[in-house]
Amino acid sequence: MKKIGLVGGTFDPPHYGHLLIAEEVYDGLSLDEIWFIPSNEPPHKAKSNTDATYRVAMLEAATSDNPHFKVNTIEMERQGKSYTIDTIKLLNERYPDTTFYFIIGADMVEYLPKWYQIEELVKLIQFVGVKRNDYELITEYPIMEVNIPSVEISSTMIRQRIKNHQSIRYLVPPKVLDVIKEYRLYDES
Ligand SMILES: Nc1ncnc2c1ncn2[C@@H]1O[C@H](COP(=O)(O)OP(=O)(O)OP(=O)(O)O)[C@@H](O)[C@H]1O
Ligand SMILES: O=C(O)c1ccc[n+]([C@@H]2O[C@H](COP(=O)([O-])O)[C@@H](O)[C@H]2O)c1
Repeated sequence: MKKIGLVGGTFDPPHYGHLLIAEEVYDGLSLDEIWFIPSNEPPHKAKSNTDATYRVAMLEAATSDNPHFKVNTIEMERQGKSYTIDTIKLLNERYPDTTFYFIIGADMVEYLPKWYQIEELVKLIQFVGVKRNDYELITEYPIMEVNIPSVEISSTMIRQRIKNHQSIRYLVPPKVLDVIKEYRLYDES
C-alpha cells in the first residue's frame, strides 16, 4: 500500500507553514508523497477572493522544488462546496491501493465536530493533527499527532502584510512571491 498525506486548504496564499507541516508529517510517518488539495469553495468560510487559477499557480510554485510534493485539483474539478467527505470517497475509489492521511492544523482539529458528516468521515480517513499557536490538539475524534516546530504564519497575516506594504519575504517561498508580484495579487484587497 502507498501512503499519501493530504493537505487541503484555501492556500490564499500558500506559505511556509503549509510546507513545513507537510514535510514534517511526510518525514514523521514515512509517507510516499504529499498531495496539496486547494478547495474550490471552503465548506465553512466565505469563498476566497483570489481566483482558483492563481491559488493553483501559487501552490505549483510553492511545491515545485520538492519531488514528493504534488498539487491535486480534484476539488477544483467539482462544482460547489468542497466537502472533505466527497473528496475522500472519490480518492478512495480512484486509488484503492493507497492509504490517505489528512493533515490538519490544530484550528481545524478544534473545528472537527462541525465538519460535514464527521462521524462517517473519521471512518474513511486517518486525520493527522499538528500544533498551531492559540489552538489545542484535543478532540474526541481518533486523530494521530505529529510533533512539529510551531510557525506562526497564516495566509490572513500575509494578505494583511501586503495590504500594509510590509515584507513577506521569508514567510512564503520566493517563487510564490514572484507569482504574487506578477499578477498583483492582494494589492488593495
Ligand atoms: N502555521 C501553521 N501551522 C500549522 N498548521 C497550519 C499553519 N498554517 C496553515 N495550517 C493548516 O493548513 C491547512 C490549510 O490552511 P489554510 O490554507 O486555510 O491556511 P491559513 O493560513 O489557515 O489561512 P487563513 O489565514 O486564510 O484562514 C489547515 O489545516 C490549517 O490548519
Ligand atoms: O468537510 C468539511 O465539513 C470541512 C470543514 C472544515 C474544513 N475542511 C477542510 O479542511 C481543510 C483546511 O481548511 P481551511 O479552512 O484551513 O482551508 C480544507 O481542505 C477544507 O476543505 C472540511
